[in-house]
Formats: sequence, C-alpha cells, structure tokens
Amino acid sequence: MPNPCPIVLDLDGTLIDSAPDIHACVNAVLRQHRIAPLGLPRVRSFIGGGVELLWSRIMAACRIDPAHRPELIAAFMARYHDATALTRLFPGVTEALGRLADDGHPLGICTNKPMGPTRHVLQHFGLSQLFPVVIGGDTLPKRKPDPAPLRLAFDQLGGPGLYVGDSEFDADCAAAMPAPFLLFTGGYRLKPEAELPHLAAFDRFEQLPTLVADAAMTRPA
Ligand SMILES: O=C(O)COP(=O)(O)O
Repeated sequence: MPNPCPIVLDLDGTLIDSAPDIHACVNAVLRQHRIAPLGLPRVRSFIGGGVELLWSRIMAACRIDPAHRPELIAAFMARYHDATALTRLFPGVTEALGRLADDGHPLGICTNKPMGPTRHVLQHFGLSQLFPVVIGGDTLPKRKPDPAPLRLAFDQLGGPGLYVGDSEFDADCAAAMPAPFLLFTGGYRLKPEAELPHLAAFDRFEQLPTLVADAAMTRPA
C-alpha cells in the first residue's frame, strides 16, 4: 500500500445522514399514489443497496403491484436528484477529511447512490474538490457488495488503500476486494458490529486520522 495511502469513503450513513431526505422523497411518492407513508427507521433500514433495492424493499413492505415500479422510481428520482434540505454531515466529517487531504491521502467516494444526487450533495456541502474520484451506484453495471466499483475507485486513485463505510454492503464489498475496512458505527448498519468484517471501528470522525495512521503502520507496504 502506498504511503500516504488512497482512502475511499462511502457516502450515505458514513459522511452524510441522508435518511431524512430519502424518507421524505419516498413518502411524497407514496402519498401521490395514495399509499400509507413509512416511518423513518423503516426507510433507513432499506438504504444501502442503491435505489433499485430501496424500491424493491418499499414495494414488498407496502405490497405495491410491480407494474407501478418504473413510474414510482421515476417520481422518486425527480425528487431525490437535488434533495439536501434534511441531510446533514455527521459531526467532525469536514475536519477529518481536511486533515486526511492535508496529510497527502488521495481521497475517493464509492457509493451506491446514483451519480446525479451524489454530485449534488457533495457540492452542497462544499466537498467536491476533496474527491478527485467519485464512483456512484450507476457508474458500473454492478453495485456494492460487488467489489467492482471499489476496485475502480482504487485504480483511479493510483493503488490499493483503505475503505471507510458504515454498512453490510460496504463491509462485504471490502472483504470481496479484499481491502482493509474501517467501520463507522454511527450509520445505517443493521447487524451487530462484530458480524461485519473490519480492521477497526470508530464512532466519532475525530478518531479517523489516527485509525488511518495505525492501519498504515500495521499493513505491509
Ligand atoms: O443509495 C444507497 O442505498 C446508499 O448509498 P451508500 O453506498 O452511500 O451507503
């Protein structure tokens, strides 16, 4: 692994708490179709595998006729594209990313969120300049937990490195590469921390630069 090593980060549930916006967009679409709204914890538990899987889970939960799927997803995407009003950065994210960039780590994003809303939210929070590489859920035919998007991110950043994420999708993707995985425990994970393969875990972003430095020391060059 080069030093300072590339670092790829997940977006939803890792850098940003976007569940309230996703929840609002989902319920606006359900309301339009006279379907009872879903609670925030339920919608949050459906996030992580991208828009297609999100809607498969919503349609199963609400027993919606599959024939409505294309129009529901289209209506959702129209709202989701620039939905940032309810989204927040997790505390300490900007400072931690700034510190990693200052230390010379090439930074990238590997998310299952489609590229349109990904670009929009990064710009909204003034983070676009920090990430020379951004891989979205629609960049390749396959999404996390398939390792292809993460592999592409590291290839574009110039070599292997660390992956930082919050969910089963992220942990399984890193394990499939394989890449050392740092788990943020404050996101949208459903399983207990011990069931997700990870090198180290953290619950505050102030801890991330130290974990990255420790990981670099314990890994072969
Ligand atoms: O769009 C999603 O379902 C989640 O995206 P993520 O990969 O940034 O967690």
